[in-house]
Amino acid sequence: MSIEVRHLVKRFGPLTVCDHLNLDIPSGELVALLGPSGSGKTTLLRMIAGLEQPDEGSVLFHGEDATEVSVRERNVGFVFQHYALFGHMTVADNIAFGLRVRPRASRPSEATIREKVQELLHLVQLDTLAGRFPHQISGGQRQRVALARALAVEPKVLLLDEPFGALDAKVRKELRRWLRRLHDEMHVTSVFVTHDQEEAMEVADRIVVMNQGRIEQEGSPDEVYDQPATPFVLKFLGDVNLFHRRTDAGEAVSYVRPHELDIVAQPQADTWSVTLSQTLTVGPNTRIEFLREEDGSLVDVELSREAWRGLQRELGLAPGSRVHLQPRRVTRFGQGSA
Ligand SMILES: Nc1ncnc2c1ncn2[C@@H]1O[C@H](COP(=O)(O)OP(=O)(O)OP(=O)(O)O)[C@@H](O)[C@H]1O
Repeated sequence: MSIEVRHLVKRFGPLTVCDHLNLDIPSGELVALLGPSGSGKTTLLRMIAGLEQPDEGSVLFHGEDATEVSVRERNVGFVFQHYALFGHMTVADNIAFGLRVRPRASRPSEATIREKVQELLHLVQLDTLAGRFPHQISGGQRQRVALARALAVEPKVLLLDEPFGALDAKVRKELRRWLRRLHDEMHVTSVFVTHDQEEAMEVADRIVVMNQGRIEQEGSPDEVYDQPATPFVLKFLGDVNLFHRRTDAGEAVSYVRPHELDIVAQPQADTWSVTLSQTLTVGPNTRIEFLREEDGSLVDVELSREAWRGLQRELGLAPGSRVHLQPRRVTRFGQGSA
């Protein structure tokens, strides 16, 4: 089921939360809405779901206007960050819920429901926990149950709002890989909201970067990372150093990511002279902070821990050492954009 968003506007009082949004989501894709808090991601998701009415514009499902169609009839599945399971029901009963509450005419037989629940339990790898109650399983397992419950009614569209937001980093990582695999098996058109760029890059086929109610850019993870359309996208998708330069036309800004700078001993035409200030090693990477001689600004360089140790020995580097930085890639935008 493809989704099209056309000129969608939503205002809350004086605040325009979604500002003429246009978006095409092809059938079977997994799309991430990525942006900072308050950028309008959840509101857009809720309008796709039918939980919120737009002030202007429309949402089309498979080419048909669904703007006036009720939530129930849109046939969407939801998983939210704190989408509480029914505490008094077992895992299996939670998953079966959506099927059991169907009107008699469209309700499958109890045997079919049980079979379907078994299949879903298997799919989310919780076969052995069918009889447990929500308080007897972990947070990550609960989110998998929530997903199985959403999938039970065979939704045409799956909407996920920060589904792993409340979980710790390790479980989050496991679950996002698992969601990607699940999507590859099911191919349900899915839209998920996240403010975590790593999560979006790892899971999604396509990323929609939102800022202040507008879409800044959409594209594959590689496209938005390698060819950011705006300074906002560049900055939101990872750390970046800014270099300000005065030109005849005003101020020009260049952007270089910390891992795209080489530390060299000899100055060259395109290098900057710097003084080593301090280093910080976290896990496999070392972040080295330099002061630029030209204007005293800070420049971060990131290397693997091994590469840094090697270089440190080779060049005899310590705080106060003078070296030169050579960018492998510099990004510039039009005048005045920062
Ligand atoms: N029902 C509402 N009434 C008034 N303002 C609202 C309502 N819902 C959302 N907003 C405002 O709209 C803006 C966008 O909110 P939204 O939840 O869509 O952003 P978001 O990008 O999903 O952010 P977060 O990641 O923090 O959830 C925020 O400024 C929020 O305060």
